[in-house]
Amino acid sequence: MQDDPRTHLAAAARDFYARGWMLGTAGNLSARSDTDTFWITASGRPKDRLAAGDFVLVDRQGQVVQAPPGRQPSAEAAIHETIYRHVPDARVIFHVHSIEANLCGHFARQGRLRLPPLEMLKGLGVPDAEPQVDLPVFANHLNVARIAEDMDREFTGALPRVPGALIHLHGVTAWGPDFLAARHHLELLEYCFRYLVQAKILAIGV
Ligand SMILES: CSC[C@@H](O)[C@@H](O)C(=O)COP(=O)(O)O
Ligand SMILES: [Zn+2]
Repeated sequence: MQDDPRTHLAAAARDFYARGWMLGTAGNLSARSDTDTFWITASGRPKDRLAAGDFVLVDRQGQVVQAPPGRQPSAEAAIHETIYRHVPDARVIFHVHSIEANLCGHFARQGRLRLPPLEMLKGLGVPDAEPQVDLPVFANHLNVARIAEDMDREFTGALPRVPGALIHLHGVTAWGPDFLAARHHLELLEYCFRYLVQAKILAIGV
């Protein structure tokens, strides 16, 4: 799989699994193959041992273009397709289920999570001295298509200030123009989540 996006996606999945972000088949990763298609992890596959046969090629309408026998695209492919459609420079999307992302779901208000005004936000493209950045938080509908519809409606109005979004009590999705940028964005969002959780613990003094 030399320089095949699937190689990089499988390596990213092993990395995120090792961090505890993709346990029990949780999460899904994708990368554009060309303007009209993207590779995405097949549904239900263990993320610490992905191989070429664990990826499905889908088009912008979510139709399967190429799939190994017995493999279906991620159940959350519509979310990836929505992001690719709204964010032209997004070429890689990572969706993981970290504990911190889910704890931060409890801190969300009116569909927004206020990120801490940290220096780290510069890495998310926010140069302000005192940044006031809200991450969109989407309801975790049982029907994933509804999550994608909510995201489509939100992004039609305005894209998030930073390249990411939270699905309430589910997980976080981050994206970027390439694998390294998408990983940086995910790491920086997860850093902010860890900060928020630890700040809450300090505040309540447990
Ligand atoms: C461990 S169940 C997690 C799934 O329900 C879903 O949220 C997820 O992230 C993975 O779904 P998948 O269809 O395997 O891509
Ligand atoms: Zn998920």
